[in-house]
Amino acid sequence: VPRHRLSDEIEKIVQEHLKFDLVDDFNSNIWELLAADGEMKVYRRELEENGIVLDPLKAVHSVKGVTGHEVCKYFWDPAVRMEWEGTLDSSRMLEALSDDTLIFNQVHKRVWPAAQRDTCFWSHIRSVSKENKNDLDDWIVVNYSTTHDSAPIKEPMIRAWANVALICSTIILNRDKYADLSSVPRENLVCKITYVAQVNPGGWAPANVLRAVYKREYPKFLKRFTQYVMDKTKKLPILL
Ligand SMILES: CCCCCc1ccc(-c2ccc(S(=O)(=O)CCO)cc2)cc1/C=C\c1ccccn1
Repeated sequence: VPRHRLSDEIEKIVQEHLKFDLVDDFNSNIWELLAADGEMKVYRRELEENGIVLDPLKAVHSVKGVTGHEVCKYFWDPAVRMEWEGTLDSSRMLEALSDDTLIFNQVHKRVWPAAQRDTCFWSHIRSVSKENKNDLDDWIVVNYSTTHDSAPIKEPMIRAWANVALICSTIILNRDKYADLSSVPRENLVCKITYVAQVNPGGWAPANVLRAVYKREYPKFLKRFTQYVMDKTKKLPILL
């Protein structure tokens, strides 16, 4: 795997996500259910630092008819970002550090009365093999804020910081019916999605405004993005 200036940081952050995100800590009462819609459940923890809302967010979802590779690929692919993202004014891919690591600069739609935010983050995609060799690999995308010469912080824009992971497992129903996995019909696929996001809005924003944005936008984003992947893949051969 080609190494680059961010390889060490990426390895550290990705391993942290793989170690902590899939722990089923929902029965402890640290998570508060923010929204539920069918298989999708969105939780938050209330966390503030110097009066700034940092509420960690964790969501789980189960989507029929797609693979984890497909979900992660569409989440990572710069070419389709504006097709499913509804909260951005713009998204620019600044640099490709390798074939699995890109750097983005994104401008978020302004949320009155807060100042407009932008983000600059590396986005890394990889497969993670499972203990049971019969299982399909998991797939993960991590979006983690970084700096870049082509994304200077320019007032009045405020730089927000994000640490986000999308982790997907693929389950094949009636697995023993198929010798060749690429012939599995889509109705026998279930993708288990875990999405975690920790955002620092980067400067003061009214706590009630931020919490209202989180409550409204995260469930909408997860519903819209997963529907987008189902629509894009329904007529395509499955990507394992
Ligand atoms: C006052 C409003 C400040 C906005 C703060 C904010 C900044 C960034 C981000 C954010 C959201 C999703 C990602 S991602 O999943 O990696 C996809 C990348 O295209 C990265 C960052 C969120 C939010 C705040 C809320 C919010 C929640 C879901 C959608 C939009 N805004």
